[in-house]
Amino acid sequence: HMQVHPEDVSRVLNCERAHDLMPEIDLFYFSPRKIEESECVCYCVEMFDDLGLVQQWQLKRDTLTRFLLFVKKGYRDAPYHNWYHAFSVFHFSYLVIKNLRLVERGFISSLEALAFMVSCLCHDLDHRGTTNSFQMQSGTELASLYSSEGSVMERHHLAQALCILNTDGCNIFDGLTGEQYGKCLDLIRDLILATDLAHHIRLVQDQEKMASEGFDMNSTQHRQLLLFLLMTCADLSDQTKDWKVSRTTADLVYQEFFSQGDLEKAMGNAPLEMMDREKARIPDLQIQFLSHIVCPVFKILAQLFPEADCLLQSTVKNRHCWEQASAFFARKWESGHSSLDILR
Ligand SMILES: Cc1nc2ccc(C(=O)NCC(C)C)cc2n2c(-c3cc(OC(C)(C)C)ccc3Cl)nnc12
Ligand SMILES: [Mg+2]
Ligand SMILES: [Zn+2]
Repeated sequence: HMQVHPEDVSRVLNCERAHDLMPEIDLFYFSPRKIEESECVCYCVEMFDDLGLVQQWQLKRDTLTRFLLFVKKGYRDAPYHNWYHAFSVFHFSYLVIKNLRLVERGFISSLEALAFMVSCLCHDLDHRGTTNSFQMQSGTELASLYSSEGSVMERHHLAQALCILNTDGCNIFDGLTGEQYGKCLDLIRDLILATDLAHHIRLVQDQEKMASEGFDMNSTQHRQLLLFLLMTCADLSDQTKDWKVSRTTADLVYQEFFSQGDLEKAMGNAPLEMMDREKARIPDLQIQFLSHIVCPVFKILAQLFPEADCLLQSTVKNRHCWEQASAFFARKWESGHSSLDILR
């Protein structure tokens, strides 16, 4: 099974650089993909500490470091669904908690903030770069384990997270009371299962209704819908950065989709058009994805938190860039060029 060596732990415990460089990483437009892979875990510890969660929940630094190293090792080398995706989703949870002052203003509790950040880190653990429907259609072992409940991959990510928490010296929650521990694990379960696209699509209308009615601090339903919205925003946060990040991320996502499409063709199944490298028109697909999924989600966030309007504006700007790329691409396509190289 996965191994984490003591010298890995001590190297993280002694890294001062992350602490000194903290000031610039709390800006919404900062892309965590710029951080050196060897320094990511140090930054994770610093982010928990910067939000007062190490103090509040008596998180032991060596336990937290060992947990983080196991989580990092728990991600595969998929083009998109790898450690850097998890780290960037986690960094966004830090950004919204800090910049929207979610705990001080009473939108979420400190325990919910802790569960939200840990869920972001663990939400895609051991992802294979293929979708839930691929698991079902090709009858993978994960499908045989979880297909009766649905959200096959998300149930696996949750199982992997719980497995790491139960590994010797990795239970970061051993300073919580029994009741807090139970509440925290229930939150992590709900939040990781909420990252299933199908789950999000079922909830988004209620989230839009909540934003237009106005957030009710005393409504359990509003508080839960907000946490699910924050998870989806975090999962999509690459689209709130500059065009280079947004386009590079799309490239990585389509590398996964096209590999899955190749597999499906080899198995005699016809892939979705967006997974077929012969048919997919990436700019048009991205305009649809941003229009139907990404911009609506950040519009809701901006309605609830006007300070988050800059995030919505970035997603709208990136969609505009795809519209320009699409027009340029179509002209090139007419004249016979079919590869994406023209966008580089
Ligand atoms: C750049 C980018 N393009 C994408 C293009 C298409 C799709 C896709 O699944 N289309 C299926 C139709 C039915 C909508 C996802 C894309 N995508 C995601 C993503 C988001 C996910 O789910 C949440 C976070 C809940 C929305 C789950 C998985 C993934 Cl890969 N992340 N970045 C991207
Ligand atoms: Mg996922
Ligand atoms: Zn994800």
